[in-house]
Amino acid sequence: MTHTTASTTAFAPITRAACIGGGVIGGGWIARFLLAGIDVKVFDPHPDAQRIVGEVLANAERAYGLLTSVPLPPRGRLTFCATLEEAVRDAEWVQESVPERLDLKQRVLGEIDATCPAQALIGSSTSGLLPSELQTTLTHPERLFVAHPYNPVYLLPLVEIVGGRATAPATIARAKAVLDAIGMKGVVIAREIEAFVGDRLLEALWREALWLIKDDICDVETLDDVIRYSFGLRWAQMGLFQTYRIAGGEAGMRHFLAQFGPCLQWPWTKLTDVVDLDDALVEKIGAQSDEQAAGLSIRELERIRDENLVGILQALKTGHGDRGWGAGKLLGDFEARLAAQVAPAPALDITAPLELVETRVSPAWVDYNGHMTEHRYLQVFGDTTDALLRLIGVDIAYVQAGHSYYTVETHLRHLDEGKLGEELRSTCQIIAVDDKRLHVFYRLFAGPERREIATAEQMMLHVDTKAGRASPSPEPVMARLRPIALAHARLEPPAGAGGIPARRKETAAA
Ligand SMILES: NC(=O)C1=CN([C@@H]2O[C@H](COP(=O)(O)OP(=O)(O)OC[C@H]3O[C@@H](n4cnc5c(N)ncnc54)[C@H](O)[C@@H]3O)[C@@H](O)[C@H]2O)C=CC1
Ligand SMILES: C[N+](C)(C)CC(=O)CC(=O)[O-]
Repeated sequence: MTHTTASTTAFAPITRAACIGGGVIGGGWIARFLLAGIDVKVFDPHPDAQRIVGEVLANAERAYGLLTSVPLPPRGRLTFCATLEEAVRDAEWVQESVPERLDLKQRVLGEIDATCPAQALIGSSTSGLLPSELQTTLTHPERLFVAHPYNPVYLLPLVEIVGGRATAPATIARAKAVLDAIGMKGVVIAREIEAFVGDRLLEALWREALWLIKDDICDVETLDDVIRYSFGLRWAQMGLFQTYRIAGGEAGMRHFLAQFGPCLQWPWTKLTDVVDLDDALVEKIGAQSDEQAAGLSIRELERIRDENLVGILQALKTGHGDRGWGAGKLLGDFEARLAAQVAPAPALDITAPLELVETRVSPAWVDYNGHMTEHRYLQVFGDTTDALLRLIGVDIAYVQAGHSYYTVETHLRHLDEGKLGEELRSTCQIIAVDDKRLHVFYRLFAGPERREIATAEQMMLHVDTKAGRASPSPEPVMARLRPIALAHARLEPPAGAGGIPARRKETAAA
């Protein structure tokens, strides 16, 4: 999560949400909305509700800090309310996340419907109750729908949108638009059915898993290993059908169905037999699960889960030749929209080294030594180069037109460690420039105390990319570079520079 000198403008089609219930899922929704810049009012009678929501929010902020360096909109305002009515009074979206009991949800949804604005959308987080049954206590059932998220709501983008008999099509369309705008993937389920799509799949797997434990085929850790070392990895990026298409070999899905279709008739599954969750089985699973957790608290496990999810999302963002894939493409598209909403940064102070990049040490950047691994330093300096080039007009259009700068030499010094999650800032001082060469000195600072952790001195050449050789920079680029180079010529030469000796006389401003 980056807060640069630039500021963002509001981008979500709503600005006010209410969350009724602030437990595991309500807390996740609260974080998702707040971090998208939406004000949230919360009603939850639990005496510890504020603490619990605060802890979920802290985890969410930490995760976003690792997830993206694109500036987020200013965080929404969080208000805890003493009554449901107070929370929903001016909401544009009310999200109900109270415990999974039909009578309770019907009562709470009836109260929401009676007190929220006429235009407000009402989403229920239910994992499996039919929206038509949730609508029975509402005067305006047309604005109620199921918005079934996945835990943690602030990182996993999917929301199953399910309408009931009385839900208006416009409600579904508005709900989807709001979710899309806040970086979530609203998937509309064509017809209501108990447990929708995701939980029908999960329940089938869960049912088999419980049998396998009860029958002592394996313990909970073995079962989890079977998932996370195999198809769990596949599912995150291709789901079920596309994965099996590949498993059918060159003949694809039809061959897969011919080969493995019949095994559904074999004793490969318990089908719909439901295991009796008696005390003995509950205790057996509970004890194995305690052992598996090896003393890690739920919050610690949440943080480990979040870091892993961030890593997966980031990997998927660079998938398919950097075009992004699945949930990673969704993240990339969301970041692009956020970046486009960033108000222009105030004019840069060119009398000092340019402040060009703000980011954080992501989990994927940390190596076996527990700190930022060496090539990630160069990555940040590479991003600094990109920022400098954009500043002088060498942007994508410029590159597509056949010219660019290529780095021909780098002298990198690692001075200190970058720790997981630490904020990083890089600066750029132009040492010299002529019509073909750009000689720069970058410094990388970590943490609020701005510890200098690395420097990089680089020589870049302006090139004609089609001809594949150095070529003079055109005047518009030089016109942007010259004033910066002149201003920087008045600065002290950076300590640590000189790793790249000038091969011929460079001028501060050609
Ligand atoms: N936990 C999960 O993995 C998922 C849960 N869901 C759904 O989300 C809903 C909530 O589940 P969790 O967050 O897991 O439960 P939870 O037990 O963690 O939280 C429920 C919260 O509702 C509050 N609450 C109870 N009565 C209330 C009332 N009358 N008004 C306002 N707040 C009230 C409780 O104090 C509690 O904080 C359920 O419908 C569940 O099926 C959906 C997706 C995943
Ligand atoms: C266990 N559960 C049915 C509440 C799970 C869900 O509804 C979705 C999820 O996050 O797995």
